[in-house]
Amino acid sequence: MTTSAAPLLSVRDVSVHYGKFHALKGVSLDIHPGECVGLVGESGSGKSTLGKAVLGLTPTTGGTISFNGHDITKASKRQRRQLANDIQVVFQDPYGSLDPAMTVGQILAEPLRVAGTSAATAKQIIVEMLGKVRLPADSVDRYPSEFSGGQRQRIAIARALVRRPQLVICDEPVSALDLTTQAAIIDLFIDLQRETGVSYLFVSHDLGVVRRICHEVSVMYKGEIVEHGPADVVTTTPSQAYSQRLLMASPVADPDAQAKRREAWLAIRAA
Ligand SMILES: Nc1ncnc2c1ncn2[C@@H]1O[C@H](COP(=O)(O)OP(=O)(O)OP(=O)(O)O)[C@@H](O)[C@H]1O
Repeated sequence: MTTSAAPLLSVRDVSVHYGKFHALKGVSLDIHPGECVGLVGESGSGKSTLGKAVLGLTPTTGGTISFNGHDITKASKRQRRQLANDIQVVFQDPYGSLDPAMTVGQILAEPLRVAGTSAATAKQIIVEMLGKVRLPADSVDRYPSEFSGGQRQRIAIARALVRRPQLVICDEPVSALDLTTQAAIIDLFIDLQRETGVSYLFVSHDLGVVRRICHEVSVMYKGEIVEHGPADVVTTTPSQAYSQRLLMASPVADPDAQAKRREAWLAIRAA
C-alpha cells in the first residue's frame, strides 16, 4: 500500500470531552485514499468516540480533523450535509440499524433522495449496488426482517456505499455476526474496496479481523493512541512473546508509555 499521496483524512491532536471526562486525549492518525486503517482497543478506550468525531456526531474540544485538506471540525450544517456524500458509516448492529417499516429499496433510495438523485437514476444505482453486495435484485421489495444478520449487514453496507463515499467508518461491523458470516462480510469489504477505491476506518476489538482487512492499525488505550503500525507487523502473531518483542523494539523510551502499551496489548489479547 503506497502512502505517498496526501491523506484523505488527517486527524491531528484531537480531544473530546464528555463534560469533565477527557475521552480523547490528543489523538492523531492519517488515512490515505484506498487505505483501511484499523482502530483496536479495549472497551471504553475511545474508538467509537473518534469515529463519531470524524462523522461530526460528537464535538471536538481540541485539534483538527482534515478531510481532503479541509478542517471539518468547523464545518457548517450545510457543509456537513455535503460531507455526508463523502463520509458514511456502517454500525455494529444489523438488526437495529435498518428501519423495519421500510423495504430494502426504500432504505437504499433514502440517501439518494436526500442527495437530490432522480428516481430513475436511483433505481439504477440501487440495482447495481445490490449486485455489488451480492444480494438478489428482488431484495428491493422485501423488508429487513426477511433477511439474516449477514444479509442485513450487506444491506447496511449497500446503504453506506450508495452515494459513493470516499471514506466509510466501520464501527464493529462484524462483531454481531457468527464467524462464517464475519468472514464473508470481511471479504465483501475487501472486494468493495478494490472495486471502488473507498477508504475505511475500521473499528474492532478483534485483531484477527483487523489483520485480515487493514493496512495499518492504531491501538487505543484510555483515550490515546499508544501503538501504530502496519497491520501485518502489529497483528501477525498477537502472542505475548511477540507483544514483548514489539515493546522491546519500540523506540518509545518513556517507561510510562511502555507500561501503557503493554497493558493495551494484554487487554486486547484477552478480549
Ligand atoms: N455520550 C457520552 N457521555 C459520556 N461519556 C461517554 C459518552 N460516550 C462515551 N462515553 C465514555 O467515553 C469513553 C470512550 O467511549 P467509546 O464508546 O468511545 O469507547 P469504545 O472504545 O468505542 O468502547 P466499546 O468498544 O465498548 O464500544 C468511555 O469511558 C465511555 O463511557
